[in-house]
Amino acid sequence: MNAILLRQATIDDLGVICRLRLQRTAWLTARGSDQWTVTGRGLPIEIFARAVGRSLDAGETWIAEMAGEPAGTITVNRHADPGLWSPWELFDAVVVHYMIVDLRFAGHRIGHRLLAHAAGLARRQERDWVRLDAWTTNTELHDYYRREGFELARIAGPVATGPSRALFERRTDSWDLEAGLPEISVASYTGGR
Ligand SMILES: CC(=O)SCCNC(=O)CCNC(=O)[C@H](O)C(C)(C)COP(=O)(O)OP(=O)(O)OC[C@H]1O[C@@H](n2cnc3c(N)ncnc32)[C@H](O)[C@@H]1OP(=O)(O)O
Repeated sequence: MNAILLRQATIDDLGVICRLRLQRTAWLTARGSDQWTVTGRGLPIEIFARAVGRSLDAGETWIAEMAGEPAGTITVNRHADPGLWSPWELFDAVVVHYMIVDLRFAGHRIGHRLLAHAAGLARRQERDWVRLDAWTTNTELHDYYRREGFELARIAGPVATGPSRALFERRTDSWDLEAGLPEISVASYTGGR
């Protein structure tokens, strides 16, 4: 298997990340899912770009490279939309957002590596959980996270009304990070900003 290099993303990566979002939205639409579509109440690309731009400024976004090319991205921070996780659930967790793998690199388990990276960040920040919200109606995506060892905590509501309310979580100590990390070369890490 080709090595996967993880590096912190910079503002120069914003174009690539938006391209990945558009590519996967088209892929989802072709599969009959409304995930990330504007009709499904997904973020319009301009709003998405603004949100990712803020995460880039905060040092929260990462790029996975394979064969010298950007192959995927993940954002890991401590925030979630209001009404999803409780304050105490956020207090002991890192939260995964905007995980996307370029279709050209699908099937190499880059998502698996990105999630292990999130767990590594959680461990460094002494947080016991990796949490995320997934598109409520996309049960195939839920199955993906279950295969990655996550459990459905609940479908958030009624305060949360957005389209991404399926709350998944996995304990940080459930990752075998020592075994998983050698395949990841972390180019830079500046701490949990
Ligand atoms: C907290 C969040 O970020 S939620 C958003 C997660 N991202 C997405 O939904 C975008 C679309 N999906 C992707 O970009 C990627 O599939 C990732 C990042 C989820 C995983 O990437 P990889 O590790 O390369 O796995 P890969 O792409 O091979 O997908 C694994 C399987 O899950 C399925 N899958 C992944 N995401 C989805 C989805 N959103 N909807 C339906 N099926 C999905 C794939 O079709 C594939 O199924 P298969 O094994 O039958 O071919």
